[in-house]
Amino acid sequence: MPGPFTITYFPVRGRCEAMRMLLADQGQEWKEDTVTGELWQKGELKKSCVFGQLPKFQDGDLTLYQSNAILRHLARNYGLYGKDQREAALLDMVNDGVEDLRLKYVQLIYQNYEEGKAAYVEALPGHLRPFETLLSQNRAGQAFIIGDQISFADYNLVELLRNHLVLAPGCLASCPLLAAYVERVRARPRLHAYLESPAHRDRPINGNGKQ
Ligand SMILES: N[C@@H](CCC(=O)N[C@@H](CS)C(=O)NCC(=O)O)C(=O)O
Repeated sequence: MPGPFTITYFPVRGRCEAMRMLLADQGQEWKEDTVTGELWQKGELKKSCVFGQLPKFQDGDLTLYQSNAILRHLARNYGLYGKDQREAALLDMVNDGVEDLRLKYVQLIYQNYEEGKAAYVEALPGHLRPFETLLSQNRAGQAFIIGDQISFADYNLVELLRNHLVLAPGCLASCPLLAAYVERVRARPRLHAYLESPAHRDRPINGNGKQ
């Protein structure tokens, strides 16, 4: 029996929103331990973190760092890692692709927003195309990114796509399968309830007010 779960993180969606979406959709509860900038600046918590960064995730007496490791841990616990080794390998590939795009997004948001946004949005269809292609190769785009059941990579991908829809509302115009997929996943009852809740809506996407 996993849990109880605690997410220790800054007061943003950031690198924790995909795991929150996963937990909410799987009907799990978790506690938030919100870290203010002031507390972080004191340095003690940072020193205690394995890589000097958040998020920190507690599952009972297991403490984890690294957001993708946390997603994978939850995936193994809740059967969200594909139906076999082949699907698991493909899900790892997709999730690494999501991470590559997230790093580009984070760099834009925190380092180059004003100067870089136009070029980023222009290049975006090229970065989204691989996901549209992958989706088209699985049940003609009518299911999940890989296989017949939702996976950790779906939560991660949908979360990042939703952020991009805030950044550039038209960004999925040339990716109709991805656009429908985001809506389909978002409409799952427990996930929808979470995404409509103040816990999600009132939490900013990023820590610097840019989105
Ligand atoms: N690879 C790590 C990256 C973690 C990371 O970049 N954490 C940032 C917040 S999203 C952080 O702790 N920044 C404060 C610092 O580095 O002092 C993960 O996926 O968890």
